Amino acid sequence: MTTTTKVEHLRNHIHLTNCIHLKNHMHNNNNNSKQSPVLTDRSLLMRDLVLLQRSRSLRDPSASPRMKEDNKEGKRRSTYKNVVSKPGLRLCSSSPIVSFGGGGTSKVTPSVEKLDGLSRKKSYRVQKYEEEGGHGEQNMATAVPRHGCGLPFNWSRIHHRGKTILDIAGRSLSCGMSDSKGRKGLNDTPISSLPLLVDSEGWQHDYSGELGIFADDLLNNGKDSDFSENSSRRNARLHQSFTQKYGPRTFSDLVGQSLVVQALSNAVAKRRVGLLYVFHGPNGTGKTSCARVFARALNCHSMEQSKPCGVCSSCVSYDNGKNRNIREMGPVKSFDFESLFIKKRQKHHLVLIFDDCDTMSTDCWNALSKVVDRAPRRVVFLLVCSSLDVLPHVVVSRCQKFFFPKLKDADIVGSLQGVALKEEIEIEEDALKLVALRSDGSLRDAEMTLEQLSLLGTRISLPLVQEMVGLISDEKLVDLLDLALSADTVNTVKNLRTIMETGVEPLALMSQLATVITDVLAGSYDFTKEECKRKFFRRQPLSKEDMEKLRRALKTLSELEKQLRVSNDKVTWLTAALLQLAPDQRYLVPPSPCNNAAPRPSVEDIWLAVIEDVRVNGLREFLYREGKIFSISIGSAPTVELMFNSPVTKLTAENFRDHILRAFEAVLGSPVTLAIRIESKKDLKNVGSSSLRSEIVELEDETESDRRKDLEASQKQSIVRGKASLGQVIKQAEGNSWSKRKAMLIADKLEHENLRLESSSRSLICWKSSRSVRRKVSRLKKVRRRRVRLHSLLKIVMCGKSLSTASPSRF
Ligand SMILES: Nc1ncnc2c1ncn2[C@@H]1O[C@H](COP(=O)(O)OP(=O)(O)OP(=O)(O)O)[C@@H](O)[C@H]1O
Ligand SMILES: [Zn+2]
Repeated sequence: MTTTTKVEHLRNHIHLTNCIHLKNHMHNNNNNSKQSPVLTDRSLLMRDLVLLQRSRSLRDPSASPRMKEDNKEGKRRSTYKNVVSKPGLRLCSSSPIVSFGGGGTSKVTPSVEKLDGLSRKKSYRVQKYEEEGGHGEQNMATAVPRHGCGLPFNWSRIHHRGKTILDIAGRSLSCGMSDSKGRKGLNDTPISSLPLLVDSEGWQHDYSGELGIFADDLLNNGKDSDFSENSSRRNARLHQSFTQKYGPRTFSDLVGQSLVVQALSNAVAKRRVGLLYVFHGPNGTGKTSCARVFARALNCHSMEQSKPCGVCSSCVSYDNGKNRNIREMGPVKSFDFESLFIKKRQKHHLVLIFDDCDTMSTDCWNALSKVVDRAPRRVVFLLVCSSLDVLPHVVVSRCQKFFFPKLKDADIVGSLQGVALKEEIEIEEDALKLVALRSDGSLRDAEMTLEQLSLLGTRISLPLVQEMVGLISDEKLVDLLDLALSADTVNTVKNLRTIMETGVEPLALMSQLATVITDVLAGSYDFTKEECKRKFFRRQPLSKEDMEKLRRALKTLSELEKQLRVSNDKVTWLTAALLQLAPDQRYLVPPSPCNNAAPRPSVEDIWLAVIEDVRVNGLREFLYREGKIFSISIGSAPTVELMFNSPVTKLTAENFRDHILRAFEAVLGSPVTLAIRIESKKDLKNVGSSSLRSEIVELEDETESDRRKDLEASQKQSIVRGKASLGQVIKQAEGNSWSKRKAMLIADKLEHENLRLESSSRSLICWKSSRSVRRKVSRLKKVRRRRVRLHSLLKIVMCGKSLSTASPSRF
């Protein structure tokens, strides 16, 4: 949809909702007189102004007021600042309300403001739900609704706290008159000025409500307005949203609230009617609808049919908006409860429905609590709210409390199927399930989504719904997975980027990917419908290895989830995780020189290379003559011990430490820790011959070594002092294919000779220890002798093999 068409669409929509309101307004305002042309012009002008504002907000959603973070139902408070110039006039009731989010942010309601003199000025106000005590009224210049109709221009891309617009839209996507909350935004009017039991003609005709009844009634009159001139407008006004059309009219229409229905219909049938009822629970679960049905049932005259019958004079008058015994109020600031006592003898029940009663003022609650004990017999208060927590205990404790739980998905799907059938919408069951799932137990939300979808055509598929609610279609998900699992790095990244550009949340995408993998693993994913352009998923059924890969992919994604939740750079994490699902051979790093498979230079080679690398001529010679490597550990942080035979030579070496260090680092290719020491007599004694003096100890990488540091460090330090030709022993073992017994004997011998493979290490450490060290070792070994023996042998043989082939000259 282009911006222009969107605006056009919007124009029509706003127009019709405003018409309803204006119509109501005029009706109310017009008990005695016809609408003045001035007012009409003004209203048209105002409508255009609103249109302008809204179209601006369409172009720039950021122009909208910030959405309120706290969406908790129980905390919802509102301040309604509609000014009504005349008692009995509640013009805002059928307002074209546009709110965003369940917590409500802004509402646009036309109101009538009292101006100096006789003239009235119609203005549109944005009412903002705010925390208690706050006055959320803004004018249009600062607060613009996000969308004036069911379809925001970028509806598939708007997200709020991880939810798509549809998650939070629900009733807010209603087109003004369909929104039950609309009528709730107007009752700031001090109702005390409204004589309740006095015959006030227009008082109850002022809202359309979810059922749209009063609006319709007014439209049917069609006498009083220049709006009726335009037939297309009138038709548009006659439009009813799904929630209006299919809102429950009888108890049996109420979905998924069987306990409540049973209790209330029994109360009616047995005439055991209480004074105070409170209906509480999440939004869109039928509380207000149920209150209306109950109210109608209480006054229904039918003797044969179940109540409410819908045909008796009371039911009909209610449907026409003329039943004065049922009154519905939004959040009121004050209420003249005393007026209830004017007429003490009532033939019928006077039912007062206080919708959103959790937003009623303290004064109002005080007044109510004063009258509850002495209210006339046939007065019934129906309080409707989301949460009981915020209601005064003194009142709540006197109420019959009915909880309306979230509706089950199956109930929602069933209900939507009925609506789709009546509306001749062809919609896939999976699509309905998704709508239900996304509605979070609110049938209103679900109906609104369905209505929105119906605007896109009469055939609705799952991908369409997925796109609309800001999810990625399964096909696209499988394509992405296919690329990732077939190690196509470039296309995985490209594809992911394209998906992210549609505004999808990385977390949502990740959980969708996980769901698809689970479906595939469970065999419930249907590949038959899709094209066979894939690599990984081409072969069906998948092989065991492929299933294993998928299992690993699921694990990787589930591990990623924690990271995604806390990270600011979610897209990068998601990309990284996808690329981990299968390594791309093109980007695999060749094995490092420290790898066991690669031949390792001897200590002498390293020392010669270092000397070669030294840039100072004299130093080169000095090192060659005086110095030697005592030990080198090669790992992620190599350490070199250089040994000199006198304090003077040691001091000279110290003076050139930087040069030597740089040479080592150049040769070993990493930062080196260099120790320079003097050769002690002990060293000379421990070392058998000068050619066997030095050795290389290959250390584990840092993380492993950290873990075992405490256990092994002391051993390594004390044990590694010389070297023995393990390679030779191994070679021999390999050459003569020993029996198991012989192998055991040799293992024993190896141990005896202190030739040993450290089983817990990747490295091969050979040593010839001093007597004291040997004693320490044998004490250690006592503990684990039997285990070590066999293990050592096997390791030695294994390692010996690799040694003998890879680098026989290493030791
Ligand atoms: N249990 C239900 N059975 C049938 N329709 C329902 C039910 N719940 C919601 N709906 C649909 O949603 C519309 C709005 O429901 P209603 O206003 O009664 O909900 P609510 O619980 O009062 O919500 P809120 O607390 O937001 O006012 C109804 O007109 C109807 O179309
Ligand atoms: Zn009836």
